[in-house]
Amino acid sequence: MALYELENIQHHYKGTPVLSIDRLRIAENSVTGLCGPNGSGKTTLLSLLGLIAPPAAGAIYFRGHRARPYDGRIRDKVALLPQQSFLLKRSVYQNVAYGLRIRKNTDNESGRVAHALSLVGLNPEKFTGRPWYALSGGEARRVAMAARLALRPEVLLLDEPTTSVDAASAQLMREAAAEAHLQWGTSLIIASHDMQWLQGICYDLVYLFSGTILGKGKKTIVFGPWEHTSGGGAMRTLADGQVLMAENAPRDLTGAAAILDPDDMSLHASPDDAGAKKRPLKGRIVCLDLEQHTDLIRVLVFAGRSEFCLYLDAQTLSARGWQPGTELWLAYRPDRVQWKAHGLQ
Ligand SMILES: Nc1ncnc2c1ncn2[C@@H]1O[C@H](COP(=O)(O)OP(=O)(O)OP(=O)(O)O)[C@@H](O)[C@H]1O
Repeated sequence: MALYELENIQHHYKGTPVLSIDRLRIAENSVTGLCGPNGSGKTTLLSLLGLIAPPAAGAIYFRGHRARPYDGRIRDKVALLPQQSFLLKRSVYQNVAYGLRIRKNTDNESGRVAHALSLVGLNPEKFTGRPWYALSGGEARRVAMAARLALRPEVLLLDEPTTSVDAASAQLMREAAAEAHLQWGTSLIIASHDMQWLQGICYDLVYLFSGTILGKGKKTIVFGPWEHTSGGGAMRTLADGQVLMAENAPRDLTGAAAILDPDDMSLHASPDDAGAKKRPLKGRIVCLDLEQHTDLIRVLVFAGRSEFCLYLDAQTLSARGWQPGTELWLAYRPDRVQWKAHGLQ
């Protein structure tokens, strides 16, 4: 059974449409990333999933049951870390324990507060008595995270948890989220611009663009400007002058994006190895990451100063001797490119 199912969701602010989702399924015990540019609807979607706001239209199902806004039974299982860390004007201890008390979940309160603080790298002895005003921005963000972790929620919704904190705090936030998933099986839904993190930790990615879902899964999305070619295709001149070709282009290319599936791309030492159906782009490996839940290596390739993402197994990678910095050819299938027309606005 799905954790969440959304059907025909529409949402607007003061009459302006900001979200339109026909269907979205989020699996149980999974880690889902929400990505997309500023204003694409990530925070709005998280607030609907957290049952903090009702959608203007459509239905949200939580584990098969229609979820009503503010439903206490579901909200006890779900915790949302908003973009701003709103702390109570009290001590760190009071802040972290607050949610436990509201939920009348006070067994071993001090132990749970201390454990949650240590998960985000804050020494409980040093921090529990600190007042809210004696915290740096990064510490305040980690206290807000600890307050959610103390609840051991079944679902943790994180809105840009690593922005406006330094690199060390961001790493602690990432580790704490991973710990919650591994220790308690907490399902994570994370809105973030940190694509490297999302690509590494997420089982699934949802790409939002102007209020609509542009694609799902581990896709490479190429925004325009696209130009029509003869024969119904389109081309995109990349920053270094190389050209990306795509077939079956929509008639209106304004705001359109092309979506490339990792299965339709491959890497080669020579352009001649690409095969008849594929076109090659010259590129360079910029990053290799282990994808934790599949044991595959995510290969990030820069071609034409655009990012393309593929997956290889470790054996193939080491047999070819490819590593960050290796120059190679990325081959893609113009006939398999999917298109997404422009979003709501
Ligand atoms: N309270 C509000 N009143 C009016 N418009 C809003 C409100 N909150 C958000 N919006 C608008 O809704 C759209 C979606 O905003 P949202 O915050 O969900 O996007 P986002 O993808 O989370 O953006 P960011 O990456 O900048 O956090 C934007 O156009 C935004 O201006």
